[in-house]
This record gives sequence, structure tokens and C-alpha cells, in this order.
Amino acid sequence: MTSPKRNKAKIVNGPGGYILHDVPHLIDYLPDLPTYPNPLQDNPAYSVVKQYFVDADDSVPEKIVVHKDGPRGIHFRRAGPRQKVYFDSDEVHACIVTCGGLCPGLNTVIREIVSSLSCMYGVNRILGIDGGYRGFYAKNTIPLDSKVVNDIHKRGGTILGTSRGGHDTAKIVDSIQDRGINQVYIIGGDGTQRGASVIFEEIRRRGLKVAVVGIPKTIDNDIPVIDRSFGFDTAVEEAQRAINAAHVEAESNENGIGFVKLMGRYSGFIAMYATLASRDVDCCLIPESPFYLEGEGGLLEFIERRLKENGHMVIVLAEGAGQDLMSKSMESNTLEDASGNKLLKDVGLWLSQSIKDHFKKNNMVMNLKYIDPTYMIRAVPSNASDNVYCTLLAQSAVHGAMAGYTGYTSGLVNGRQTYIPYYRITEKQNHVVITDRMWARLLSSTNQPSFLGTKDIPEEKKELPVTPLPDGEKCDAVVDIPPVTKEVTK
Ligand SMILES: Nc1ncnc2c1ncn2[C@@H]1O[C@H](COP(=O)(O)OP(=O)(O)O)[C@@H](O)[C@H]1O
Ligand SMILES: O=P(O)(O)OC[C@H]1O[C@](O)(COP(=O)(O)O)[C@@H](O)[C@@H]1O
Ligand SMILES: [Mg+2]
Repeated sequence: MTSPKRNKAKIVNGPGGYILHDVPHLIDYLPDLPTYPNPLQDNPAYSVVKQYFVDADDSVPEKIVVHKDGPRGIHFRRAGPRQKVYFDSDEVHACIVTCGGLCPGLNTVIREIVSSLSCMYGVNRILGIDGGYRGFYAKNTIPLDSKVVNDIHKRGGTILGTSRGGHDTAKIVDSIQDRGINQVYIIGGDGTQRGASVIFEEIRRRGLKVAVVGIPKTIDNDIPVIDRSFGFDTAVEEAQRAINAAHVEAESNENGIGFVKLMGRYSGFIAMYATLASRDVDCCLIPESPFYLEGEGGLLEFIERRLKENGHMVIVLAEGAGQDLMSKSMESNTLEDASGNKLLKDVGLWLSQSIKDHFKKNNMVMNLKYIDPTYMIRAVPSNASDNVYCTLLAQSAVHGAMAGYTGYTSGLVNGRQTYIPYYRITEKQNHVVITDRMWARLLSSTNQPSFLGTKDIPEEKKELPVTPLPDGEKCDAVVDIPPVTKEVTK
């Protein structure tokens, strides 16, 4: 199985340093396809909207903050309905699959793909694939229509089921071909989008008129390029409940520590935003920010100090934080899940035990309450803002497929819906950059030590000018963190 490569990338250069990272189109390899007028032009809701159709030359800049004399930079194709479509409504046979871990909003995305296809484009053949990629080559499929999906956005999880592993490109494309499917909507994280990319390549190799569309899903917000992933907002909101409980417990006990573990395998965004939102957190530990326990400037010294000052404290820990510390004290762990993701050791239990041991050894009173709400957080339905976001993502995905685009992920870039080529989504992960302003804001809100000596800051980062980091800039990691998902072998 190969990783998506940039070698077939469609890159268009324009004046003033303009670059378009374009997405493939069916006519790239099927040049004689017929076109049809977009049925939306006769839809009373849309026909009155001035300029409802997106201009073919519209694009969205990747970086919104630019320097006066800088080049125009990289852009993505703007999402939305096109005047011409490459599928007749009766011809469309779509399928939807959800893969990888759960995330709030999956059902909303499914609902809105079905609604967009049926209500906007008059499509009535839509199949749900049962239980992730391996469902393509299983017998069961789930027929979907507006009625079936009507209420599903009020439920957590995915009505289609999901799984890890089981990606067999040839078998999946055989199944797509055998069933006569010509639009494939694939909802999932970085692994899933890698899988979508190889499915697209195989479909192109076989010369099939099949649009392959990704919708990025990651509760950890670790997919690059996009502003944030759907469900992330809900996860941060839900995490507040655990942090509140931790705070109540901590305040009510002598030298109370409320300790909350949150998701975040390699990226600590949930922990960082939950901490910033709560303001009750005294210390936030994330995978990107190394820390140590013992000695001057260490975590244990900080805990003692904060307890002395306030009598209680709240610690938020992302599950991927401190893995290096644990491996020093436990035998190494090389286990992987079915998708090839490394299985982490439970740092929450280990760290809370280490804190307890430290206080016991020093005969100090301390009451630690450990809360692990991780699966509760991702099981909830999406909140209002994520519901709207999921709706726009799904609509954009459908408009793109109907317009003949393929091999892309639908994503929000600087507040606008775009079509992003797979290689941009899968080539790296989005991480919290600990030398960036957002982490500085967190440090100043918790007043925790950075645990970072100057020796920990990479040389190239030290040399960067201080000013040009724009507020809220997406974190294209400057601190290189080794790739974390492996090629999947069957
Ligand atoms: N490099 C890859 N090539 C093809 N399929 C992959 C690849 N990595 C992961 N997958 C498939 O994508 C699906 C989901 O991947 P996983 O890593 O579990 O979740 P996520 O998509 O959330 O990252 C699984 O079915 C897995 O087999
Ligand atoms: O236990 P599971 O189902 O494998 O999933 C747990 C993992 O999935 C994650 O949520 C990441 O998945 P996504 O970012 O793709 O949503 C991790 O934070 C977590 O460790
Ligand atoms: Mg993943």
C-alpha cells in the first residue's frame, strides 16, 4: 500500500506569486464526459440568490496574514455549487462510509450528505457502508434517504458503524465497481484520508467515472490546513464538565488535586483549549510540551508550590503527554491498533500514582481525584456550532462531487469552504506549537512552568523573527515531531 504522493499534484502558478494547490477533476482522465445544467438553478430556495454559483476562478488563501511585500502564496479551490454538473441526478449512485475513531458530528455529516444529495440534486440512490472500510467488501449495506437520517444528528456515534484496519484497496474498488457506485463520501481522520487517496488513485488507474471525496474527521484536531475539525468545539465544551467536577473535588478536599485526562494522542489541542476555556486549570500537560517530575522546576515541585499557595489545584493531561517519562520507568510498548496507530500507555494512571507516591514519601497530605472522561466526551452529539459546520462541510463535499471534482477533502480554510488535495491533508499532522502565541497564552493563564530549557528549543526556531507569527495562525508545526501513523499492512 502506498502513501499519497505529491507527484501527480495539480499546481497552478499565477502572477504575484499566486499558487493554486488544485484538486483533480474527472475530465483529467475522462475528457469527453457530458455536462448538465445544475438542477439548483430551478430550486426556488437557491435560484433567487445572486451569484449562487461559485466562479471557477475563485480560490481561498492558505495564509490569511500576509506581509505587505510578500507573495500571494498558496490557495485552495473555493468550494460550492457550479453552474455545470458532471452527473445527471438519476445516474448518481452514492455511498457514505465512516472510519476510525468516533467524533461528535459524524451523524450530522451523514445526514447532510444525504439531504444535500436528495434535496438539492434529486439523487435517490444512496448507500451507507456498514462498519468502515471493511464494510465495502461485506454483504450488508444500509439504504439511506432523508427519512432514515432525519433525526440522527441528535445522536452521538455513527449510524453506519466504524472500524480501524481492513483497508484493502483492490477489494474496495472492486466493490465500488461491482455495485455501480459513482460517488464515494469517506468520513475519517488522517488514516482514513490516506485510504481515500489510494482508493482515488486506483479508481483513476481503472479509468472509472467515480468521484472520491473525503470529509476530515478528528477529535484531536490533528489534521493540517483546515481551521479546525468538526466535533472539536463540542469536545472542548464537554471537557468543561469534567474540569468543573475536578475543580469541585479539589476545592472540597485538603490539598485537593483534580486530575483530568483528555484525548490527544499526538496533539494537545483539546487539553489546551479546554484549559483556556475553563480558567480553573493550574497545569496543562500536552504531548508537544515535554516535562519532568523530579527536582527544581519539575512538575512535583510546582504541584507542591501551588497547593501551598491555593490549597487545591486542577491538572489537565492529554493522553499522549509524558509518554517518554513512562517508557523510562516501564518496559517499552510496541503494540499497535488495527490501523497501525501506536497504542499508548495510560499516562493518567501512571502520573496520578507518581504524584501520590511523592506526597506519601514526603509525609504530606494530598487528595487526588482522577477523572478520565475520554470516551464520554467523544460519544456526545455535536453542539449547535458543530452542527452548522458539519452541514456546510457536507454540502460543499456534495457540490464538489456533482461538479466533477474528485480526490479531494472538503475543508474550512480561513473561514471559507474549500477543496484540498489529499496530499496536503496527509503529509503531516497538526500540532500545538509550543513556541507560538497560543501556548504562551495558556502558560500565562495557568502560570505553570514551561518545563522548557532553551536547550529544548530547536536552533532553527530560535533564529526565526519574533514578529511575524500571526494571532490564531494555524499551527504548521515548526517543531518537527516524528510521523506517528505507520503505513498499514494488510
Ligand atoms: N496509509 C494508509 N493507507 C490506507 N488505509 C489506511 C492507511 N492508514 C489508515 N488507513 C485506514 O483508514 C481507516 C481509519 O484509520 P485510523 O488511523 O484508524 O483512523 P483515522 O482515520 O481517524 O486516523 C482504517 O480502516 C485504516 O485501515
Ligand atoms: O480507543 P480508540 O477507539 O482506538 O480511539 C482512541 C484514540 O482516538 C483518538 O481520538 C484520535 O482519533 P481521531 O483524531 O482520528 O479522532 C485519540 O485521541 C484516542 O487515543
Ligand atoms: Mg488518525
